[in-house]
Amino acid sequence: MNHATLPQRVKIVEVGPRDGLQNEKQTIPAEVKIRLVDMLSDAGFPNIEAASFVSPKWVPQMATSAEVMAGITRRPGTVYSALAPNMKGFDAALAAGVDEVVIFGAASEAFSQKNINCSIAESIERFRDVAEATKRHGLKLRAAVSCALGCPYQGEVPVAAVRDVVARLRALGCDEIDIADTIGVATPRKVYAAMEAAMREFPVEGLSGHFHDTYGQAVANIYAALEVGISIFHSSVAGLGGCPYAKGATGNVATEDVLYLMQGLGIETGINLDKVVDAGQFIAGHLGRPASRAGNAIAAKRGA
Ligand SMILES: CC(C)(COP(=O)([O-])OP(=O)([O-])OC[C@H]1O[C@@H](n2cnc3c(N)ncnc32)[C@H](O)[C@@H]1OP(=O)([O-])[O-])[C@@H](O)C(=O)NCCC(=O)NCCSC(=O)C[C@@](C)(O)CC(=O)[O-]
Repeated sequence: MNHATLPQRVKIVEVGPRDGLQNEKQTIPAEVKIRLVDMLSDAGFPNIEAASFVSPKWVPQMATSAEVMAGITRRPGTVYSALAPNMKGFDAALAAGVDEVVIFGAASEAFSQKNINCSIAESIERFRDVAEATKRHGLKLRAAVSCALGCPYQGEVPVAAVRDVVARLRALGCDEIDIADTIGVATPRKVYAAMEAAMREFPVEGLSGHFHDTYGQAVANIYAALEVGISIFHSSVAGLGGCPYAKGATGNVATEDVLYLMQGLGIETGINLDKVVDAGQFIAGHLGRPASRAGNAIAAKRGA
C-alpha cells in the first residue's frame, strides 16, 4: 500500500471566537468571549482568530471585538488575528493591537456581493490599502478565499477562479492564504484540485485549509490536503459556527476532532487537547448545545 508522506508538524489556527461565534443569534457577552479566548490561549494555540472589525449592521455579534481584544490575556507565542474588510476595519484592528490582519475575498462573484457588497475586482482594490497599511505597521497579512470549493449562490466554482484570486491576493503581499470551503460541500478530490490550483500561485507552506463540516467531510478533506502538503488548518472549538451569508452551512470542523486526527497520525501541533476539550465544554455549555464528537467522547471518558 502506498502512503503519502505527510507533514510532521502542522499549525492549527483556532477560529472559534470569530468564525464560530459570528453567526450566533443569542448575544454572547464579551466576558464569555474573553474567557473562551483565554482558555484557548492556555491550550497553546500558535494562532487564534479572536475578532472581526466589520460593520456591526452586517454582523452584530462581532460588535464587541474591541472589548474582547482589550480584555484577553495574551500568551507570548500566540498570534491574535482579526478580520478587516476595509480601512475602517483596519484602523480598529490596529487600535485593538491585533498581530495579524485578515482580508477576506471569494472565488465566487455572487458570494463576494452577498458577503462584502462588492465584486471580486472591487474587493481586491479595497484590500490594497488594507494590505499596504498592514505591512507598513509590521503586522502579518492573511487572506481568505471563500467559496473555493463551492458557492451557496452560484454552485460549482471553477478551479481557475481559485487560482486567479490567489494570484491577485499574492500580489497584495499576503503571508498566508486560506482556501475555504465556506459551506462544507467539498470532498477529497475537489480538495486536491483546488489546492493544486492554489499551489501554482502561492507557496504551499503558506496555504491553509479552512473546512466547514456541513456534510461531515471535513476530516477527510483535511487528510486530502495533508497529502498534497498543506500544513496549516483552521478549526473551531466545539465545531462552532456557520457563515451569516451562507445559509445552511454548519460550523467549522471541530478543533478537538482535528487534534485527535493529528495525534493519531503522529503529527505535532503543540496544542494540549485536554485543555481544548475544557474550552469546548465551556462554550458548548454556555450556548446550550453539544460540543464536538471527540470533545464529548474525551469528556465522557474522563467522567467514567
Ligand atoms: C464590507 C462591508 C463593510 C461593506 O458594506 P457597505 O454597506 O457596502 O459599506 P459602506 O462602506 O457603504 O458602509 C456602510 C456602513 O457600515 C459602516 N462600516 C463600514 N465598514 C465598517 C467596518 N469595518 N467596521 C464598522 N463599521 C463599518 C460605515 O461606517 C457605514 O455606517 P453608517 O454610515 O451607515 O452608519 C460590509 O459588507 C461588511 O461588514 N461585511 C462583513 C461580512 C462578514 O463579516 N462576513 C463574515 C466574515 S467572512 C467569513 O466568515 C468567511 C471566512 C473568512 O470565514 C472564510 C470562509 O469560510 O469562507
